[in-house]
Amino acid sequence: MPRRERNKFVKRGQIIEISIEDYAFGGKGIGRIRNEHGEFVVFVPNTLPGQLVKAQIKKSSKKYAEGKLLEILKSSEDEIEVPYQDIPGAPYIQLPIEKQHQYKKQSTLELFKRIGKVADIEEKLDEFVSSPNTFHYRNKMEYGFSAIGYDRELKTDVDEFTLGFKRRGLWWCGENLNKDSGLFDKQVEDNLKNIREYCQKSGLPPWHGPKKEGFFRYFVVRKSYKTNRLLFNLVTTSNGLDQFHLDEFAKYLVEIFEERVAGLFHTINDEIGDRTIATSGSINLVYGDDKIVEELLGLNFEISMKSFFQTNPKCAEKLYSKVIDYALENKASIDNNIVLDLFCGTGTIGQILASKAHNAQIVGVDIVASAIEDAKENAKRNKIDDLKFFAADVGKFLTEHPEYYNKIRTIILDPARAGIAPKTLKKIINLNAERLVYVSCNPATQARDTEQLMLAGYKIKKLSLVDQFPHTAHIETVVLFEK
Ligand SMILES: C[S@@+](CC[C@H](N)C(=O)[O-])C[C@H]1O[C@@H](n2cnc3c(N)ncnc32)[C@H](O)[C@@H]1O
Repeated sequence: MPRRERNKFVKRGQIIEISIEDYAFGGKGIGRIRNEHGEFVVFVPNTLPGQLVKAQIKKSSKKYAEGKLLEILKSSEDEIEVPYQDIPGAPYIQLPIEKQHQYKKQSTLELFKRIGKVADIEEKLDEFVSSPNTFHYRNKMEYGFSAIGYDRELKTDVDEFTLGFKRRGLWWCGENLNKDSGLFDKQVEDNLKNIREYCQKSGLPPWHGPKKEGFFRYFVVRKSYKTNRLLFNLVTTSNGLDQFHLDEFAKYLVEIFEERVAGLFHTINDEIGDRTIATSGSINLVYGDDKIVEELLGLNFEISMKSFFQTNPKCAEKLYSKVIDYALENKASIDNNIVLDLFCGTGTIGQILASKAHNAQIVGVDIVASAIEDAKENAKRNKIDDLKFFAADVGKFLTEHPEYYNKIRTIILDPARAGIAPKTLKKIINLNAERLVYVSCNPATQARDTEQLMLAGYKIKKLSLVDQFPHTAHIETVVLFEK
């Protein structure tokens, strides 16, 4: 066997200090090691150009290495102070939003050039859409309880009752959220420490990650921007439940949030996996209503604790408007035609499109049966007919419905982060539609699918980037492909 050449720059496990010089797609900072052997690239996720960081090498190849961020030793000159508690979910909150946009735009277009092989992608850019709310834009948060905390000064884990988020890179450590993180609801987050103290006083233990035992596990909150109401879910194990008074806890929430409390659920999760929902557990309504209502572009959507809904609803309106604009740009291909809404989730896009194009017939397909149930209910409530929904895998659905081949002019695609499976993409290509409106929450997989679509004769007519998640590395894209 040939011996692997020794890396002349870094070793796996090595801790290095490195200056970040550039920004790559997905929030990876690029640092460079220069020595007598030449220059070597190290990617460090969640870092920024201008920072000096301490990182531990996790992977290394001949061409580059990837390190895990351990500590920011020096901030970038671009960073500013913000009045929020820093959390792992908002690594770029100290970077002015315009600068965040610049990095996201450059790195996403670069991806289409490199992976999608679209050399003239800059010329296709229609719009970079900003989020209407830069701060406090999320409608859902999941806070975790932990029996192990982290002391930032001593830089070590400590026994502590915590409620907040995991310490970055330390799965067994929680960190208290003591005030507003700037992402979700200020009143909820400013009161999280009171909720933690209430739970701690019960004497019941929080979840201990390594031992996989404890009582309190998660506290989940959903918010409606239309009504400003809150839906809560307390997730615990059953071990000690007879000593905790859920009704009293509901009263305590009403004391704090008054009429904003829509309802409280209680979930029992005795499974050891790190999830809020248990496959074999139960979820019961303890107080109030089991749903909140959200409005998007004039339509109402009921949101239950389990259903998927866009996390930044105000920006989702902008995203969906873009999708509808692209779909309606050639109205002749919609009118009196069937439009496929593939990976439709709760059918939001299809319903909005149907409300604007009355003589189109929309067919939505999603693999999650409960999302399809919600889609049907929402369509009924919004009095939108001419919609059909199927709970199925898109690939299987297309095999079982040959009647759609050569009959569809417009397809809307909004797959999950993994993109479209190659076999399913082939079936979609075989439908022979004139136009595809492809929405993606992961442009890396969309750029990969772009190459296949271009080989099949599609061209990018235009694309927009939508900043659905300020202060993170995420970006959504809407691409209009035409044959
Ligand atoms: C980004 S979400 C779509 C959201 C939807 N357009 C909306 O706005 O509500 C992606 C969806 O793809 C669905 N999905 C993932 N794999 C699938 C498959 N193989 N077949 C059908 N649907 C799938 C997921 O259940 C999820 O609802």
